[in-house]
Amino acid sequence: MAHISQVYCRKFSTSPAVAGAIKHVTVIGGGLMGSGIAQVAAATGHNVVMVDQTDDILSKSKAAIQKSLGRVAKKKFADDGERQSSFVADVMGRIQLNTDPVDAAKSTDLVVEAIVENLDVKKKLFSALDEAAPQHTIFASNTSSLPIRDIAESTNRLDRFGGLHFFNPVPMMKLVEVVKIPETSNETFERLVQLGKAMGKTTVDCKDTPGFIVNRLLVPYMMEAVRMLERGDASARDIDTAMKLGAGYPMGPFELADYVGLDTTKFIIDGWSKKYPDVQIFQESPYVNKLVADGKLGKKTGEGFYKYDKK
Ligand SMILES: C[C@H](O)CC(=O)SCCNC(=O)CCNC(=O)[C@H](O)C(C)(C)COP(=O)(O)OP(=O)(O)OC[C@H]1O[C@@H](n2cnc3c(N)ncnc32)[C@H](O)[C@@H]1OP(=O)(O)O
Ligand SMILES: NC(=O)c1ccc[n+]([C@@H]2O[C@H](COP(=O)([O-])OP(=O)(O)OC[C@H]3O[C@@H](n4cnc5c(N)ncnc54)[C@H](O)[C@@H]3O)[C@@H](O)[C@H]2O)c1
Repeated sequence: MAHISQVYCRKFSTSPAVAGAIKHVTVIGGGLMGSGIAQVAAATGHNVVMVDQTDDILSKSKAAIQKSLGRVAKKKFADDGERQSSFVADVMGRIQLNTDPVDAAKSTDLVVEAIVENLDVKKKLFSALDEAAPQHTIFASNTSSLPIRDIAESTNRLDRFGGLHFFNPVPMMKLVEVVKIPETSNETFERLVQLGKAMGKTTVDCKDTPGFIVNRLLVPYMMEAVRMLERGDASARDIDTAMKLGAGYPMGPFELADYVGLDTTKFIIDGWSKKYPDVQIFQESPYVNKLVADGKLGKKTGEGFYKYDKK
């Protein structure tokens, strides 16, 4: 095993002379993931601009960040309300909001895109940003399942393009997958790895393969659970209980699918089933399709496989 990882690391070996660290981060998309990425980047000392389509969405994203920071602060400064408040205020002070992605990209070291899982929408966004962003700016996508190379081809900066795949909830999950396409320069890759580490995460090197490492294993597992339910083999509740108590997972597959968002889960599986029609574990599910058609997208809409209190 040691030998394999040495070979793999050598292949991705990075130049010792890496340009300055990323200090300013622009996050496009203020949903589940974008707000988490913005929060953690700001909490680790980066100046952040968070972009979404409307002021209304951004104010909801800001409230979500504030709430999550409150939970972090409670743990960090257990009995010290004053320090909790000043921590939250300090981090919030490093996050600016903008509804214009092109304007935001004009002055930044890194753009991390976390918008809807749709190739054409992502390409359209990056193509517009490419015109406006400075030469040195690195572009990264947080896509769950789309090939980074397909997104990057909308720009003229393939050497400064990579994947930065965070996990939900970003403040709690310790991993970032850093994805290299053939054209990504060693310097870009190293700067992305350094940013992941500066954000307090463990990074793993990934090739631009479907689902990278985690989702290639996790998404088929969730879809197999849905198929088990569709066959009537067991209830969602029992499958979740079984995987938590029998396999030690923090959430069962249905809780997790609701947590990720059934729209995002469907986008992932639709893309893969179209691209790989012969791979059985990538096939879509009538049950998930129906929930999404009914607007039951999981925890974020108050209902998916389960019902949630709307807070
Ligand atoms: C599809 C994509 O491309 C890829 C993905 O992202 S796949 C999804 C990956 N994510 C997972 O697998 C998540 C699995 N679930 C978990 O790890 C855990 O259930 C969880 C960390 C989300 C929540 O933990 P859990 O014990 O169930 O709930 P809860 O008691 O509410 O929270 C535990 C701690 O996390 C903290 N926490 C949870 N969510 C938080 C958030 N959004 N912000 C800040 N803190 C948070 C809480 O404060 C709490 O801390 P404490 O116990 O010290 O007080
Ligand atoms: N949900 C997860 O668990 C998870 C985990 C890792 C990666 N991802 C990936 O991250 C990305 C975002 O997922 P999410 O769960 O945060 O979705 P989400 O639906 O919670 O948020 C997406 C946000 O992007 C905004 N948006 C859409 N188009 C935009 C545009 N052109 N310009 C600016 N903002 C725009 C939407 O208004 C929305 O607020 C997707 O590519 C998804 O596959 C999701």
